[in-house]
Amino acid sequence: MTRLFNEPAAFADEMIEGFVASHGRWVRRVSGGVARNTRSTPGTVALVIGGGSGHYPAFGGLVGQGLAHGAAMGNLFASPSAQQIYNVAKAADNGGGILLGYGNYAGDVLHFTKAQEKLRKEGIDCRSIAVTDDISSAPPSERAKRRGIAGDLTVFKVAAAASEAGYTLDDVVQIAERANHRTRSFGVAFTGCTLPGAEQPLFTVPEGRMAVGMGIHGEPGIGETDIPTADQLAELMVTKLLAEVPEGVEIRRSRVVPILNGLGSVKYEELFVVYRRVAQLLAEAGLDVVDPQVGELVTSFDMAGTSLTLFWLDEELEHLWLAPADAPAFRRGAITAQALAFDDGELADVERSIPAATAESRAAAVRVLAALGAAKDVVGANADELGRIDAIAGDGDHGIGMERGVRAAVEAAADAVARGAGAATTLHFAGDAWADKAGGTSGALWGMALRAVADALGDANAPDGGAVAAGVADAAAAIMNFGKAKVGDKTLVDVLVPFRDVLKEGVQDGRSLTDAWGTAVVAAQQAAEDTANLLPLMGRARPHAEKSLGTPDAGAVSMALIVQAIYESLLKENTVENSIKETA
Ligand SMILES: Nc1ncnc2c1ncn2[C@@H]1O[C@H](COP(=O)(O)OP(=O)(O)O)[C@@H](O)[C@H]1O
Ligand SMILES: O=C(COP(=O)(O)O)[C@@H](O)CO
Repeated sequence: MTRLFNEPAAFADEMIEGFVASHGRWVRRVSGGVARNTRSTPGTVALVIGGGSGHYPAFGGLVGQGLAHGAAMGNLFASPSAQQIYNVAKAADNGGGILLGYGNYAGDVLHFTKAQEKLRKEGIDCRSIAVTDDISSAPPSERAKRRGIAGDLTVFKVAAAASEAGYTLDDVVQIAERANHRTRSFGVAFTGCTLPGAEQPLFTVPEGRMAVGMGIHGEPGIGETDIPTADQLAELMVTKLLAEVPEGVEIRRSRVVPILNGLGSVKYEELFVVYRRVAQLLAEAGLDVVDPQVGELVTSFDMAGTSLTLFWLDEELEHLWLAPADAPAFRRGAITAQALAFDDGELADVERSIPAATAESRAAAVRVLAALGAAKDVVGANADELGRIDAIAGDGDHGIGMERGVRAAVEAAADAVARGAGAATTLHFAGDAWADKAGGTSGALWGMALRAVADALGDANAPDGGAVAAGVADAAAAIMNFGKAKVGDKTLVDVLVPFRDVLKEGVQDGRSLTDAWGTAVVAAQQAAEDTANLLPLMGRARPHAEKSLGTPDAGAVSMALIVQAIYESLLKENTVENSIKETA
């Protein structure tokens, strides 16, 4: 159980600060994460990796010569935001194009894709590789849906060595894809991890039992067995991995890198005992073992568990895997040390200007701020419960992520209002801050939603029911277009769509915004409850579909709570307005 922290919400930031303070030879802090503190060859490809914090040495510990050029570091178990990734990529850019590398998690995919779009718009050639090594997270027929776990290391290492060797971006992408294709992992756990400030672990495994097929966020496993001996565990993992050898690979005489990864609180000595049998089994299978790795490489906070990865080499992959590297948590061979980079410090946030707005729109911005404040209060009051629901089939961070996002949104909106912003600008500031500070899937989607509503309101008119309903419809369209979830997939879309429809109907019937919103809230609450009967088809909860039956979707519940809180805020504003009118 994690005991050493100050303010739980500040944990990730303080961790990065201490990491940089202690590893200045390799990394420097940039807004959004870290970049190499050594100069790289101009014109080479920059590999920018990233993901949630809580997985050290992934991702910051893998930045340095021969490895990544930068790492975007999100909050605990939450993907970094698109803005963070963009900032790190800009700091790491060497002029040869950028490859973004990450584990294949919903929030990562959303944010890295957004960052890629933004970099491309600036004319930077940017590509992505989502690592998919975990064989437990989807069947072989759906490899693209698998999540990335300890296999992150093989893919990043190979891509980085290729870039160091001067490969073009096309060639770096190709070799990274080949490394991903030839990497397979399988994990187990004995106890769950406990995030700073949390009372309970994200999941528990009954005494004497082991969860089989674990991810790296305490996602529940796909099965359970009695705790095996070290030898039996080695046999289980090797058998699983040898049953799924990549296409085009012959087992006998193949050269393979085994990675026995500790997930957080398994002792190195225990890992060595397990590895002893892994090595015997691989030899018995006729494999040539190359450069085995045993240790903590991609962790899950303080989870007691381990995973085995097999990386099936070919000549080029072996050469790149064995190339020298010098990063805080991964060093091999002799590297020619490069000069330290110019200390350009942290990228300062540029103060955004406030476009002109009419008095009506500025008055509406004050109401927007009040509504966001109400959302913040309701999320704060329900954060633990949202985390609890999310932990049943997801990673338990929904409450924390929403809290960080909505808090940042309120701060940014208050700043905008104080500087005379209209409704649209206020919502734009809020949406950007939400996505930036929350990260994760919900951060990307809520940021997008607020920006869509902003565009529909504009800074010129006093927004009426029609404009708000149109904004909500645009938000739903943007979320579904980007996240690809449909009604019935057990996500916040199941709440947003009925809410949108009932709101639109009410407004079209000539009812006031508040009135129509109130009726739509009833539909949203019912829809959120009904998600308990659905099986999740998107996001973190998908591999654990049955576990989530009977529990509503966390994102659906938080959305219903927020629209209800906004309704109460609208009612309050109306009361205030009426009493002002009466007094006048
Ligand atoms: N593709 C998607 N489209 C819409 N909503 C999604 C999608 N994937 C996940 N969600 C929503 O996001 C919620 C999880 O948010 P969050 O905890 O921030 O995500 P994570 O930690 O999994 O990145 C889910 O409960 C679900 O409502
Ligand atoms: O920790 C992670 C965040 O996952 P999301 O569900 O995408 O927010 C992940 O970045 C680890 O790779």
